[in-house]
Amino acid sequence: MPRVAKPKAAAPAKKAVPAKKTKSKLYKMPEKVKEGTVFTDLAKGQWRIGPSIGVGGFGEIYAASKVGEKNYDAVVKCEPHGNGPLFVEMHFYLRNAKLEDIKQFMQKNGLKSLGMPYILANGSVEVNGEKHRFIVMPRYGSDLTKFLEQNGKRLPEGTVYRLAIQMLDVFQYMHSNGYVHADLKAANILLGLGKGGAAQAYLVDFGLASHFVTGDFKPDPKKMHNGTIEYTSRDAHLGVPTRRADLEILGYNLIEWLGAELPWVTQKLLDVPLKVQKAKEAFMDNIGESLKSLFPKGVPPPIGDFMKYVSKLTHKQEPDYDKCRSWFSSALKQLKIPNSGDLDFKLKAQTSSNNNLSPPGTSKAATARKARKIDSPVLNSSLDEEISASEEDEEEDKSYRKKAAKKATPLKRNAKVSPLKRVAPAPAAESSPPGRKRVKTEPKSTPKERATPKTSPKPKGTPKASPKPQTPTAARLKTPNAKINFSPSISLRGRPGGKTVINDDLTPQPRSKKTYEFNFELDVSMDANVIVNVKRKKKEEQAKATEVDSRTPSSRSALASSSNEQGSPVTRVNLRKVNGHGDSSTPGRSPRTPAVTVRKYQG
Ligand SMILES: Nc1ncnc2c1ncn2[C@@H]1O[C@H](COP(=O)(O)OP(=O)(O)OP(=O)(O)O)[C@@H](O)[C@H]1O
Repeated sequence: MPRVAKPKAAAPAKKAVPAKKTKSKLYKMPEKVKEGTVFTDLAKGQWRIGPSIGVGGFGEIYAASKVGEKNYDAVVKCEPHGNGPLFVEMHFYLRNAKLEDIKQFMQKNGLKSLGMPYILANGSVEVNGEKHRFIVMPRYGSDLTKFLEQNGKRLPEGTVYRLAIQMLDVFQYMHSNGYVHADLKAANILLGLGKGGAAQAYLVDFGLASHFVTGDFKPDPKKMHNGTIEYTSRDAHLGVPTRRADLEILGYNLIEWLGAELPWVTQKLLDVPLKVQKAKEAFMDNIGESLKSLFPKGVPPPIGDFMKYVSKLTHKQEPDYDKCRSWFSSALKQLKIPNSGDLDFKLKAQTSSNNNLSPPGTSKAATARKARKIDSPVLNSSLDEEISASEEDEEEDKSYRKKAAKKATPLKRNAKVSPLKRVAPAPAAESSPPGRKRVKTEPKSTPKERATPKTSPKPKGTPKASPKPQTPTAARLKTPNAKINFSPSISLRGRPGGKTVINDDLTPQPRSKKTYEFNFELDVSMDANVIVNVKRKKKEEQAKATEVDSRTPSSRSALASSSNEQGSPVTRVNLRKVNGHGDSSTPGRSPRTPAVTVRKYQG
């Protein structure tokens, strides 16, 4: 899973991954820094670069020591200057993670330790003629993926609960500073080093940290699906950073660490963010039943309590961290596991019947049972079925839409045409082996691939979704009437593979030679090449733009040209009818709606 490379010294090593192999096509990977190189930070401190100990999706991490000192007890994270994530991370650290602040928080909350890293230094440096940004932070040990791999993808129950408490502490710290992390996962949790270090886990990688929303819930297409697809929260699927989202992400991880497989992993949906999003909506809408399916021998009580609590939080609500921690600490007491000392990663005879030795869902029968139980009507009702965009299809969909409206995403509820619904499963989804699948965010290669989805199986024995309109889901649905939403498959910062996906505007580098596909419907039959203004809209403009789809073609083109007058860049877009059974010659009837795939080529 992680692109982690091997440390030679203290931290248990994994084999160094050559930077090129994990190279994001959208971010520049850093130049290799030679061992022994000295970086000078902004405060004129000097840092000697040691061996590479990790390659992230965006940068490389080196062991480092202060010049004059022997031990490599720091790390330097280095990325090309133009990359966004390290910029974000650095600013997060500088504003919110000073050692003094962390100490103060610990004191105030009676904590002996806190898994919040801090920044030692930062600066810029030229490597092979290319400007890089770097930060220096304390060095930690192994990340949790190592233990998950050793243990057949699970961790001891008590350790899971201790980790939950520790990560809630970190969230409380971040949230108290106005930020959310948004990308908790095993690869981003490192054990401390040195004596007693293994008692504390540290949450790293603040490349997705952002202010949480305190106002209305407004989906942001530019940020949709950011995170690591397996664990991305429902709010993050909509591009809205919230505190409850951090807790939800933690919950999905806890479930996995206890040996259960998340339904969207079992169902191999990871290539299609919208399907994952819908599966999560269905899962959380009826969390009690969903968890029972994952833990057939009994839902671990703190997981049940925690997930139910998360499912009820509103988007602005401050989580009750004490309450959450108390569920996990009570469970520890019941298991007679002290919440102190080194975290134990040896899987022993199970202490609870909930944590079966054979993880639920790994046997074929269990997998089949789970698939039957968890398949959700929303999920299966289905993206695929809605790919066809004829008027008949829309009629047929009406009854489904009515049923699904209460649980549908804003995209579904409010969008007259939601291209997200038309994302076809990538072919790889069918052929991938069971188990963890990597997210694939590159644009699909051809419109054809996208237009030939497979129909999902019909739902059976699905847990019913809660119809309560005031659930967090419903709150999530109160969104502006976006009429055009770009497909998640065009995630601009996509990196394949259980990895963080960032879809932002931070990186100024040109995205040349990329092909983006936008799927949407036009309400006339057309088969011409046209000029379309494609512009990332600022808030007000975006609202205007969302109306475009419901307008007549002439008003749309008028709007397009007016926005051109405002200086929007003109981009040539190729329109290709892919489902053009529209017949404009039929008398007395307006032409059927053809489905059109737009491929935007950037030179
Ligand atoms: N302070 C640290 N001490 C030791 N190892 C570290 C430290 N920070 C990061 N690492 C190692 O490097 C790996 C990548 O780090 P990090 O996640 O910060 O990079 P990234 O480029 O942001 O990756 P991602 O693709 O997850 O966004 C981690 O999984 C971890 O193994």
